[in-house]
Amino acid sequence: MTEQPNTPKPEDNEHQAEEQAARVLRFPSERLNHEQAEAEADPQVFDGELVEEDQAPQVDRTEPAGDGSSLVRREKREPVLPQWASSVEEFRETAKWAVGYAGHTLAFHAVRCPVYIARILIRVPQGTLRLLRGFLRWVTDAEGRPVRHAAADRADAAEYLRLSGQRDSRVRGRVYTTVGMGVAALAAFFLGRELLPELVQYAIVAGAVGAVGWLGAPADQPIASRAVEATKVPKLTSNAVEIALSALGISGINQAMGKGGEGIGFPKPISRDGKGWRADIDLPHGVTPGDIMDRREKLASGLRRPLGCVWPEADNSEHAARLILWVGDQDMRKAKQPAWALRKGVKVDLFQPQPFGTDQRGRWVDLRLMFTSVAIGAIPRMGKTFALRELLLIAALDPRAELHTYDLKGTGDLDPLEKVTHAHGVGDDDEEIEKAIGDLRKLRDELRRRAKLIRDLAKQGLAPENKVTPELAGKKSLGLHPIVIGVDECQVWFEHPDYGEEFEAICTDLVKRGPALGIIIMLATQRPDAKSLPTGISANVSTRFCLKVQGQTENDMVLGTSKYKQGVRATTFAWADKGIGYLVGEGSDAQIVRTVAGLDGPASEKVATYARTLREQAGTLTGHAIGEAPDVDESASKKDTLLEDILAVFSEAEAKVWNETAVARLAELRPEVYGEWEADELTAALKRHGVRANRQIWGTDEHGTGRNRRGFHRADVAETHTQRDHGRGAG
Ligand SMILES: Nc1ncnc2c1ncn2[C@@H]1O[C@H](COP(=O)(O)OP(=O)(O)OP(=O)(O)O)[C@@H](O)[C@H]1O
Repeated sequence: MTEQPNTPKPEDNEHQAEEQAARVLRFPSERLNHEQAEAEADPQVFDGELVEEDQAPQVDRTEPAGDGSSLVRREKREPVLPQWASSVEEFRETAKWAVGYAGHTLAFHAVRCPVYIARILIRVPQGTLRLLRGFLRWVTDAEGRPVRHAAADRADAAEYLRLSGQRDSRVRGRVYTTVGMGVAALAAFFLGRELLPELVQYAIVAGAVGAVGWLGAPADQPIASRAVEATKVPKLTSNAVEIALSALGISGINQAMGKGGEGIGFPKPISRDGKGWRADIDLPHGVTPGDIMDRREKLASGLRRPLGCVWPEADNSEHAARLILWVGDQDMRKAKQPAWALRKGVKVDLFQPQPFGTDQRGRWVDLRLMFTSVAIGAIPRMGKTFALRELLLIAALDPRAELHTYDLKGTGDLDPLEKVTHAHGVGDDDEEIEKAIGDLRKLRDELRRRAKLIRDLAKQGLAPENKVTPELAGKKSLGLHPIVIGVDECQVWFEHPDYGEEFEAICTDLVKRGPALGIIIMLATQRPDAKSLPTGISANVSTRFCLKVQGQTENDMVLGTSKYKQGVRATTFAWADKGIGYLVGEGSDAQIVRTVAGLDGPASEKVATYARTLREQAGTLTGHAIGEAPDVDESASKKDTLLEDILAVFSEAEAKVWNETAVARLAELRPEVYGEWEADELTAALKRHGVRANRQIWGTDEHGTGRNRRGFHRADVAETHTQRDHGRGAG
């Protein structure tokens, strides 16, 4: 019979007393159940902070749950085939290298054949002498002579007689062997002369002469010269890694390496990985990969390797102390990059991943431009413009893509794209800025048109994911082709005294909503801070490429929040690491990538020329590429004069204004600008200028009834206007 849990029992009191005297420890599972029961019975409210899903600690959902066992099997299966054998590209590269190597060696020696023959002939007498001398030493048992002499010197008669007897019988045997072999050789000679073809006979004689000549060559002067001087890369050993890590001056490592310390762990043997060595390292407790990455230069010094060969990385798939150290055979910045598949011009599909750069191992890293928005950041002269131009060239090779290119530095870096681009801006003078804002306003309208169209298409079942598909992009009538906007030195836009806020608002909208609607915006800046890359943009951009930056803030601004802490540090790049940066793609881990080397102005011109041919064939050349001037007047008429207009339509006597009244008067003043405005649009526009337009304002409506409605203070508008004018004057 089972006991009733609630029935009081005589021994309960005793039991309670025991519990008070000694703490009862529950097993973990029991404790958990107990705590759960308590929690369910007494729900509590916890103070906490709401975090975005991707900021919250990630739970590994792949672990089996609820199987009643606290043991979770953790295993990682290594790939059956090594990387080089499973990658067609790498296999092709290796095969190409092997064929090239063999061809070079063959040609090198073929050219030098006459020299080799002469060397052999000169060395034949010396070789013959060496052969005879060796043969005589063998027949006469010369190697035993020192031992026999020693026995004689010691006057050890018995030993001497034994050794002499042994020598006589050995010499006798060797003389017989020699005679036998001589007879056999003579017989073979005469037989060979009779039976073997002449060519074979010559080959045998040549071989024999060659062998004798080779024998006559001094050890330091071989017959053949070396075709390839291989510079041997030292093997990476655990000892070398330990020495290098100890030299970093990190106390945790020094303690671990000291007497009685835990040491450094190598969970896997150091092995070849691509064109280099890979060491997986368990750092001592409390030391993180970030600590090592910060001292990359010292690490390279400790390993006695060039800086461009040494690439420490955090392994986030393991624990926080796991470091992957990849040491390349060659400096990444000097290593020959495999050919870029698009260099000679190929038609591409932006919906498919395209080669963007190579990793440390020399493998191509692909990037899909569709459904993304891109931020590129770096200090000056590190290859930011090259990276942006490369992405724009890739886009140009898809004849459907409409390009909008803005080189706000004004040095003409994006000019090679002029022959294909729809809108092109160079520099930051007023005319260019007005042209650009006009273009962006049109793009904002296009964004809205597309959003509505996609909603309608989704209702008809033609856009199942509520975004542009390759089929929809291909239908000219829908006008849903990819639009790619590239802006170099985008901070010029966002810091503009008149249009800065509007540029920011439109670009933020394009970054957030553009990708799904086939509009890709790519922004590059050399000063990644909150002003030059506004947070609304930096937080929402989905592809990030960060070349060398100076500090954690810039690093995280481009690569995303907490990336520095996670060990993704573009600060570790050296000044000479041009074109090398961290790439964080959509849903993929950060990886080090070097953009296409040598894609300078003339090389870009060639790609753009091919892209133009593709567009001519497809009939998609528009705008700037065919000499159409943008509608400057129209954009200029849309110059943001909101503050001035409000001040014009309200006198100082009207201190507090309802938004509705303001919209109506503005529409009267400039119907072409404010004709369609709603009160909400005015609130947002004033907010962009820093004026609060959601105050509760008491007033009288059209029926003479007093009521509260949303509005603003005219004085706020006047103050902002004055401040802006002062700012412009100072600027
Ligand atoms: N992948 C690469 N490999 C080698 N060198 C590169 C690579 N990419 C760019 N470079 C070199 O880096 C230098 C600077 O490039 P780029 O003009 O793009 O820098 P930037 O960051 O845009 O400079 P700025 O801030 O002055 O505009 C160039 O001289 C270029 O040759």
